Amino acid sequence: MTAILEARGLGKRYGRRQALTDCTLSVPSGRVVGLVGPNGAGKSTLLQLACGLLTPTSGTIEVLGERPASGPAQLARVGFVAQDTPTYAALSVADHLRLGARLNPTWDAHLAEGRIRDLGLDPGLRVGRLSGGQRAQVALTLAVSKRPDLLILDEPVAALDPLARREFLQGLMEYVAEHGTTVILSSHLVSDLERVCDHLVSLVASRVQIAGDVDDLLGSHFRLTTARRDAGDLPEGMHVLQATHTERQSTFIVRADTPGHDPDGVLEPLGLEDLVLTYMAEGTAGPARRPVQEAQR
Ligand SMILES: Nc1ncnc2c1ncn2[C@@H]1O[C@H](COP(=O)(O)OP(=O)(O)OP(=O)(O)O)[C@@H](O)[C@H]1O
Repeated sequence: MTAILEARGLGKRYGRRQALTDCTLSVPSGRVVGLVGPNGAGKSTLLQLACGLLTPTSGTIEVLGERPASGPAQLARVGFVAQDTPTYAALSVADHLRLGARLNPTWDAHLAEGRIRDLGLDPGLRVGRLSGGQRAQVALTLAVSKRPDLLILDEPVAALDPLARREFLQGLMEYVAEHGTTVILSSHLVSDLERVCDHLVSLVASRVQIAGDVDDLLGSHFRLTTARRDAGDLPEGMHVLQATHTERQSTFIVRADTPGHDPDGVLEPLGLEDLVLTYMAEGTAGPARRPVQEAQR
């Protein structure tokens, strides 16, 4: 497995606020990685460290084997769209493409012009006159047209309506399938991520709670419904993440490397959204635990 991003003990502090804590993470290349977590968890901080807009307070981060933004060659290999999809309001769409061509050695003009045409955007229109969703599309066009090896998108679909969101993610998937680019995208919308991501990183309260390939994560997390009993009575190998009880029944969310068998209960697979919410609840309820690195099991 070649890692495209490698963080070791990475931390970032803004004044007295610790935004990212002891983050050790290995993101494999060739994946579409979903970064999830509640507001203020540290997602934007991690993404900005990855593209070199921020420098760590502790630990190290390497992207494509080098320190982020260590030089023009490294910068050319990483595309980044920030959360507010920054563009220049007074410049036209065509001006943005000209700027992209002048600033990026690997600029693909054919790709850029094709995307703008497919989006039905008038190249002569000033970007300040576009809707939030259209501006997001222009920002994405700039990022992909530099043909990066790694594309980092901070909440790219936040400003889009559901249909535009679906089209945006579909377009992104087509681009990834064609060019093999690794993508890391953050979002609060787990259902969107479930459709497009094959690797997941969950940050809660500035710490990595869980990281791994989606298939591995889904293959090792289950919901067990049984007659009422204590968590300690469950079969060996089941690590309880969450337990709820009624008078007669208990429901456990468990992590188990193999599904195992419980003669007195019903074991069902867990959806990605339930899995993410379970870890979020666990992470915000108490002290953070050791992160689960499924991919490195
Ligand atoms: N420039 C800054 N100065 C001081 N504190 C900051 C700064 N940027 C972020 N923070 C704080 O760091 C923490 C992590 O913020 P960050 O923006 O990385 O979270 P996030 O997971 O991206 O949140 P959201 O989902 O709301 O965008 C928060 O507590 C935030 O208040």
